[in-house]
Amino acid sequence: MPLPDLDPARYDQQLAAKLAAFAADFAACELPPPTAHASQPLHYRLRAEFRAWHHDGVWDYAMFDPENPRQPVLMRDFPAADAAICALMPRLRDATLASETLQRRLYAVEFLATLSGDLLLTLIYHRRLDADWEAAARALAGTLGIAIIGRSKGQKLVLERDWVDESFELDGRQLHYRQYEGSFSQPNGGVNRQMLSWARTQAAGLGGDLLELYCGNGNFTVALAPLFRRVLATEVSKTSVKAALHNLERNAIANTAVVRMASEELSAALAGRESFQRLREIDLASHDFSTLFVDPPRSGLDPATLEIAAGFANILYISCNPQTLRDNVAALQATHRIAAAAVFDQFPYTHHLECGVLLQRR
Ligand SMILES: C[S@@+](CC[C@H](N)C(=O)[O-])C[C@H]1O[C@@H](n2cnc3c(N)ncnc32)[C@H](O)[C@@H]1O
Repeated sequence: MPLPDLDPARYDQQLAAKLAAFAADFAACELPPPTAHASQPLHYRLRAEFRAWHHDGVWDYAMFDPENPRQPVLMRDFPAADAAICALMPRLRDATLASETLQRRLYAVEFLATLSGDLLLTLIYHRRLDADWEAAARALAGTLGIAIIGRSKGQKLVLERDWVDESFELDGRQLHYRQYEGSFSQPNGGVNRQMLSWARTQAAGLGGDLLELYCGNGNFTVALAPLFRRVLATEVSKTSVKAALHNLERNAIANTAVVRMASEELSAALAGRESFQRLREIDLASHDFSTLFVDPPRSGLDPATLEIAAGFANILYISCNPQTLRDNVAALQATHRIAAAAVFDQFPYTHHLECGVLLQRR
């Protein structure tokens, strides 16, 4: 992703341009007017990753522009990041510069924050981490009041925990999510809340049973489950499944099962082409799946998943890639029309756009 050229004065203009491009992309798809969901113009990213660029006896935070990947862009702050990350950046730099142990061969720094104020720092090194490093890092964690993980090749030292806890209000409920370091979580917390709320509005009144693919840590599952009789959610990443199971319990969701499966596998099981041990406790035939919720990676839906999607009355589709969304919508055009659409500005000042559609059987 290109480095964002942050300029709050042109925030509205860049969003309007993306909306226009989105409408043009979907011109052939009978698109209802999309609702637009803006980001905060600054401090919108809950995740930030930097290279530690060593020069002249110090190091600075660095990023690389894909168009000029050999040239580090050095920065002392990064106003796209959550305010707590911005406040921590100089304190962390000063503290590591004051400690030879913490500074030596530091390669990269990753921050993971939450809207509710939790913060996790991962320090990545090009050297083996020893007892001296651990002692220095523990002291640093105490001084900064945050959780720290140390990584180097084949090594992961978790000083206290490798997760953050998120919590926010949504439509009158307080939702709680554990997010693990290294696994997917939505980067723009404010926009994520808007996506959850939009998805709930679309799903209200659909009833029946929900099948969710690509459920990640249960971000949408927890928000949507109370609107359905039963939910089956699947996800391929082991850590995300662990997080999803924790999050269902934490939010007292009792009508949902999570199974670790690739979407291709679940599609084969639903089509009756294959059976899987991992589904042994799920009676697929007893479900009345009328709604499919998908939030796939950039590549969109694979052919097997598209095939089973055609059999659902409602398909609620969140996408981080309008091009693959458009291709998938075109493939479903004979059976489904777009009943609602939305764009979510997860990635301000870049050409990336998150979007959502509700497809309903014609
Ligand atoms: C865009 S993320 C969405 C996660 C979740 N819905 C959220 O809001 O946080 C896509 C998720 O799909 C998972 N994934 C990628 N390929 C998959 C596949 N073939 N089958 C199932 N899940 C997959 C990833 O591990 C990731 O958690």
